[in-house]
Amino acid sequence: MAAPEADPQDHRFSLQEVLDSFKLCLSENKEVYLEHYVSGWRGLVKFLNSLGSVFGFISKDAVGKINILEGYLEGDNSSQYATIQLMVKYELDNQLVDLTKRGNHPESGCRTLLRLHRALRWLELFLERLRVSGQDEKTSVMCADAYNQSLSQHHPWVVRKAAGLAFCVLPGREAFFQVMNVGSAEQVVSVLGEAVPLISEVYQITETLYAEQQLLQLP
Ligand SMILES: CCCCCCCCCCCCC/C=C/[C@@H](O)[C@H](COP(=O)(O)O)NC(=O)CCCCCCCCCCCCCCC
Repeated sequence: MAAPEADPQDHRFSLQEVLDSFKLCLSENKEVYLEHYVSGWRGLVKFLNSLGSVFGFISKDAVGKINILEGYLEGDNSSQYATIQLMVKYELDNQLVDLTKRGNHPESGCRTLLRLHRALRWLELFLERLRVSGQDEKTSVMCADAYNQSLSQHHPWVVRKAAGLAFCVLPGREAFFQVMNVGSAEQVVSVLGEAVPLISEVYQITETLYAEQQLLQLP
């Protein structure tokens, strides 16, 4: 009997899949599971990849960071990386984080996650803008506005410039909604209505934890 063919949809982004990962992120006592956080990001990168090679430099950076965190999740101390809370405690207790300048631990879980965490704020702002947007609004403008209000302040000029150029070639709102792969525009808006508060909660919990531990400026 012939082997069943691989489902071509497997490689397609689905906003629902990302939503499911972020749903699984929070434990009962509001700890953030690293495994699901990372798989949420993997899903988002799929989306980015489906937009074309112009976004390759962004995708490459995100994948590099995802791989670092996955390395910890699969490494010898994986139980210390089950949640972001455990990771922060473990790395700080064992002096595994460069706190003021880059040194022996340039790829600590804490600094790596901080980069994705800052990008999550961009995502929250962008998805909310998309959710309330009208038919004729430009994704490039929504994306740039969200970026300028958040992530851009952590980037040097050259990265801001490259990001700005990439935003210009984003597909229009309708095509963008189609790539999200959840159905009609109404369905997209409804899934976004569920996704944004979840992403926002995960962001806030991480932000509070990092602020308490004074980790928000890790080099
Ligand atoms: C849909 C359009 C996607 C636009 C993405 C907007 C974010 C723009 C980020 C530009 C980052 C450029 C690459 C370089 C970054 C690094 O310099 C910088 C600092 O790292 P370092 O301290 O190790 O040096 N890295 C970062 O800030 C991390 C950036 C991670 C960006 C991940 C973006 C994933 C986007 C996923 C899009 C999903 C859209 C969802 C719609 C349903």
